[in-house]
Amino acid sequence: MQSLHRLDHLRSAIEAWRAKGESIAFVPTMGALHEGHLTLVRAAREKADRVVVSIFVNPTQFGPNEDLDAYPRTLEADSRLLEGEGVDALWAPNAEEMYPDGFATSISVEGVSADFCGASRPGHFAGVATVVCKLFNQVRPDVALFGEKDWQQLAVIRRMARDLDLSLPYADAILGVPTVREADGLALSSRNRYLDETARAQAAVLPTAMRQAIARIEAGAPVGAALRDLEHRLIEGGFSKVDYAALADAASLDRIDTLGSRPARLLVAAHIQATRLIDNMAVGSGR
Ligand SMILES: Nc1ncnc2c1ncn2[C@@H]1O[C@H](COP(=O)(O)OP(=O)(O)OP(=O)(O)O)[C@@H](O)[C@H]1O
Ligand SMILES: CC(C)(CO)[C@@H](O)C(=O)[O-]
Ligand code: BAL
Repeated sequence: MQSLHRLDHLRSAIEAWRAKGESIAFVPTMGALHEGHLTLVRAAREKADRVVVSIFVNPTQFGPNEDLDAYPRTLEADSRLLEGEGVDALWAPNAEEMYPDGFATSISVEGVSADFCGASRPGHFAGVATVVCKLFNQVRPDVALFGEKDWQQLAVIRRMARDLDLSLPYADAILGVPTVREADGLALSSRNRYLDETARAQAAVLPTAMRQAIARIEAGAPVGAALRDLEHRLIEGGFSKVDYAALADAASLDRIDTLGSRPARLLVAAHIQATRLIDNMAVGSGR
């Protein structure tokens, strides 16, 4: 595996592959890799001749009071894991390479960015869209893979790629990979490392309560009541604050209060100790 830290080196590697007619699959990450990331990498392997994984803890997607400094940085261990998965290149730029002096551009995706994490983390999705657009331009992949765990992020990136005619050649070039979970249902996340033993055990109430709310909604219970009960269960179970617990159209991310024929998604973000966890699951015909 090539470990690349400079854009000119990345470009040379990519040009050499392209000269041989090889295709490229790309998995953007912020590192602190776990099985969720490795599942994306394995899916990428199936999609193209070469796999590039980026690790970059992107400062512009963190708010002023968020965990940018605390975010786990484990480049050596990550690098070994990627090597073991047969990744061709690790692209690990530094902040100066990504945001040189005078950097002044930001991509704002309206609509799908507005609610949910966009509302509770102002500026977050502009940071994500801008860095992902840069990464796409740097790597120029044929396909890129993202986790469904970050459902809204996936919708934002698909919207941006369509709106800006980003040059990924296939219509389904931005692939979503189903969420990988622990045995108790908790979605794998780099931020799970922040949880102490008590909070880690309590955190399993999130997927459990979500599944119960979904069962009630699918059985015809009023959506508002099911969502209120879900919030109560989280607070009783050890969560300190619920940013949102909502039913939404799976594609537009508009909130809905009844199940229709279109795929729907239950989306939740909640805080336990100092850690903010997110999750989402399909509801009704979206399953
Ligand atoms: N449990 C998971 N299952 C599938 N994909 C995942 C999972 N966790 C993360 N991913 C995906 O991996 C990619 C990189 O995510 P990132 O590096 O932010 O990891 P993370 O675990 O989501 O971290 P965080 O704790 O910041 O949410 C994203 O596309 C994300 O959706
Ligand atoms: C897509 C991403 C790598 C952009 O920094 C990040 O938001 C993530 O890891 O999900
Ligand atoms: N996986 C999403 C990245 C973030 O929370 O900033």
